[in-house]
Amino acid sequence: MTSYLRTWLTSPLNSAEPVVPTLTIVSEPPPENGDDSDTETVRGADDDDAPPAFPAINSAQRLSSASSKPAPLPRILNDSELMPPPPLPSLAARQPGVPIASSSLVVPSSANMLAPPLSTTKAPAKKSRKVALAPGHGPLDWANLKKSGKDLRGTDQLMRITPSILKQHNKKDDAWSAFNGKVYNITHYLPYHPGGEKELMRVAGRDGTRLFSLTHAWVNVDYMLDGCLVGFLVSES
Ligand code: HEM
Repeated sequence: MTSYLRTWLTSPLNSAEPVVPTLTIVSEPPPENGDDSDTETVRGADDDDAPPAFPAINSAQRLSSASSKPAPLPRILNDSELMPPPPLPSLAARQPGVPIASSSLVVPSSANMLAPPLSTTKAPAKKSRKVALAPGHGPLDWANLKKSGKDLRGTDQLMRITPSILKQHNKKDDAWSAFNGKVYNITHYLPYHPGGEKELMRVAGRDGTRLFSLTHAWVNVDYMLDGCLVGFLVSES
């Protein structure tokens, strides 16, 4: 329409003889099959605001719903067809104030109902048997002494040591002990032992493997006493 008016205004005929354009409103023909009835169309003056039919006229959805019958109502079952009720729980037979003999319901009389369940109570902490070490005898001091290069073995070479030889080294100033088949000179370690000198002296001159693992199997004796190794424990023969 705009281009038509522009052409008319600029045409040479315009100045000579005015031509009055005629505007014909052609109403749109109704849809043939109704297929596009849900699409937006420009309608004439007689158009109303009625929404398009949904489901669309002649649509498969409308046709199928028209042909199908309404769903049958559910049938009410008679007594013989019903599922039997569940058995009565034993609690239902309980009389107020009358104790039940059933063992499953017996609560131990000693149980304190306000106490936390046994599964959540902590095991009592074991009392530590560590001793107060003299100043300058902590674990770091022992590590420094090992690094210092000081002779902690007291022997020139590694030896084969029988139990009888081991037994001779049972003094505080000359203490050897065997752990896992290795014999260590524990003399210098005595004042550094967190469990105390007295405890450690229990294994002086003998095999201490069992006592050691009973007390602190997690302690790495090979690392702690690596500078004190004197030999290996062998049998007497
Ligand atoms: C020469 C080998 C041994 C080494 C290197 C050694 C080392 C240690 C270490 C590092 C601890 C501290 C553990 C911790 O902080 O949890 C400790 C504690 C202790 N050790 Fe030894 N130990 C030795 C041998 C023994 C032996 C043979 C006994 C027993 C006769 C013993 C008895 C104890 C005790 C009672 C404690 C205190 C445990 C506690 O915390 O209650 N140790 N020892």
